[in-house]
Amino acid sequence: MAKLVSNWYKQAQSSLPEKYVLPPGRRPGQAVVPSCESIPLIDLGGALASRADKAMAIVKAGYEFGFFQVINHGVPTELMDDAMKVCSDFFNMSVDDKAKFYNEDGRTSEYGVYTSSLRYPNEDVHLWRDTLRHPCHPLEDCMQFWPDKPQNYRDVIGRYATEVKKLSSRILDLICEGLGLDTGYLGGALSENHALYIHNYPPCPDPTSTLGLTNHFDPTLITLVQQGDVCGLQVMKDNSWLGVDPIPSAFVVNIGSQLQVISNDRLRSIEHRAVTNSKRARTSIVSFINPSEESIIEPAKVLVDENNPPLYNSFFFKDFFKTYLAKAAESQKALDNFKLTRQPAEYSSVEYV
Ligand SMILES: O=C(O)CCC(=O)C(=O)O
Ligand SMILES: [Fe+2]
Repeated sequence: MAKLVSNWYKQAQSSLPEKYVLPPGRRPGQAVVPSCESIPLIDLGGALASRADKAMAIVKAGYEFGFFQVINHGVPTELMDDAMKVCSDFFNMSVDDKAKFYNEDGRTSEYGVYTSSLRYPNEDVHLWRDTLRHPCHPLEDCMQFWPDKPQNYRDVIGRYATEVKKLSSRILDLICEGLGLDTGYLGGALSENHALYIHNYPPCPDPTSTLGLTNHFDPTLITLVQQGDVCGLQVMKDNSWLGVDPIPSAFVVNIGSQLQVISNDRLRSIEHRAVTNSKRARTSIVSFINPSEESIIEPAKVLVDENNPPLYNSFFFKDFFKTYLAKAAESQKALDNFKLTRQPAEYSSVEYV
């Protein structure tokens, strides 16, 4: 029986089931936090700014924040709306339709819908969300394993994945320019893989006692999030959680840990989480752009010199990912394992989506 929250939440509207109540130290408390006014908003289309200005703005945002939003990015608004609709429709389908795609242990396949987190069967406490995930690369090979319901899912999401991948390449090219890396340095195998994680956070009876997604750093090269028009995404800034107010036609872009390493900390990944709300279901469409498994991740040589010694060892991306999954429940940042000088863990928890 598929244990998806979207299947049964309507029967639990008076109180949060005990299995979803986080221990006091991990509860979000107030679910509504101040908005983060300072998240950079970068206009990729504007003719007003030169290409070099856009590149500098992205690199500055990546350094100071690790998060920014892009508008006029070239992905048609209509396609974004269609993608949001088909993804919400997926979670509104009947229990039987979703069951065909259900994966109780999300780690057993890269395709499928799971609930809470990839570690559901081993969790003490569950999270208030369902996630549909699948690879998008190579598109022609993997599309046949995507959901065939809603009927237009493959068509819409196929076009969406193509456009988002194009946008990610554009942003990565601008990052190369801003950092002084050769054009294409972040292309090819370093950004070859693309996976979609489509999260659904149903209305929740007590958003103060549970989370949709625990605090984490993205293990990716770069992540692009379409967060629709419902609040829920929060970032940790100066020791406080701040809300990332949705701009429905924008993409939120986060620097992932791999880009932090390649840039030798000139770009940083930032801790973030998703809270629930009591009124509206929230769906977010998250594109993880990742290196191929065999890619070697290391600080780019041109960013390293006497004054800027390398901060990380070289490693295979697949080894980072293994560590990331293994460390999921521990209070340590996976990246610390690859640092040349071990530093005390700066952050309280890391958990995989
Ligand atoms: O749902 C969201 O807005 C956040 C998703 C996220 O951080 C992730 O999938 O890594
Ligand atoms: Fe994330």
